[in-house]
Amino acid sequence: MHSHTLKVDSVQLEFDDRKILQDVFLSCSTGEVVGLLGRNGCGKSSLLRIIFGSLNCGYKHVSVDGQHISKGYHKNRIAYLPQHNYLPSGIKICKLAKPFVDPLLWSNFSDHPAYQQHRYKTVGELSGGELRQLETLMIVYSRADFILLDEPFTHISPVQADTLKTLVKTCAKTKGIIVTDHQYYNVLGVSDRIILLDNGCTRPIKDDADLVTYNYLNKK
Ligand SMILES: Nc1ncnc2c1ncn2[C@@H]1O[C@H](COP(=O)(O)OP(=O)(O)OP(=O)(O)O)[C@@H](O)[C@H]1O
Repeated sequence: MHSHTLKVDSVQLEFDDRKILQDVFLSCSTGEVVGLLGRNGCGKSSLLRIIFGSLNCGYKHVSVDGQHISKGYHKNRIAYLPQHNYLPSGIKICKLAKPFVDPLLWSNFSDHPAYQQHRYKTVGELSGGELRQLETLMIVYSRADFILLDEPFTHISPVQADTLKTLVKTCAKTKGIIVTDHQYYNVLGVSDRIILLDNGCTRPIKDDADLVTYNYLNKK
């Protein structure tokens, strides 16, 4: 197995002269799950989209193994689960899954109960949680070396969230994963390291007390 390191720094993002991201340093290596937390509107989705390459910004430096990359999605280096549903309606799940899933991981993916149960349905025939679960599975089992997950736990029940955490941990043996979600306990439960996005800056977090200091959690 090859080990890789993704590094992101010097990100400058403004919307309408409002600075959103300005002092970002984020890294993720194969074998690691990095949790990204932050209050509503702090720029988490924007940062993931910048890393993936689907959002342009004033400046960014994104590299894999020291080599600058401008579009993370090129050559399947990075896969991204967007915050909102991305699969087109009207096409059966079994048809949609093929181009996403790494052929080497197909048997793991296709054995998953969610795929077994829903493969002959279209997006419109699935509940919000069933769709979210399948969308997440397709990204996690993709060819990419790095996986960015934007709110994978939203809409899914606690038991299925636990199953997803186990899957993410297993997948992180061969990939690097960055995950963000407002279900912060699930992010804490699956991550090896936590980074908080606060006022456009990334801050490494050691424990819950840090999350209180930066006003992400209320003091108990
Ligand atoms: N296209 C846009 N034009 C103007 N402002 C935008 C645009 N996209 C995002 N923003 C603003 O940028 C900020 C960061 O948005 P982003 O979606 O990255 O936040 P977030 O941390 O993911 O939020 P949430 O946790 O609520 O999903 C927000 O204040 C948002 O209003």
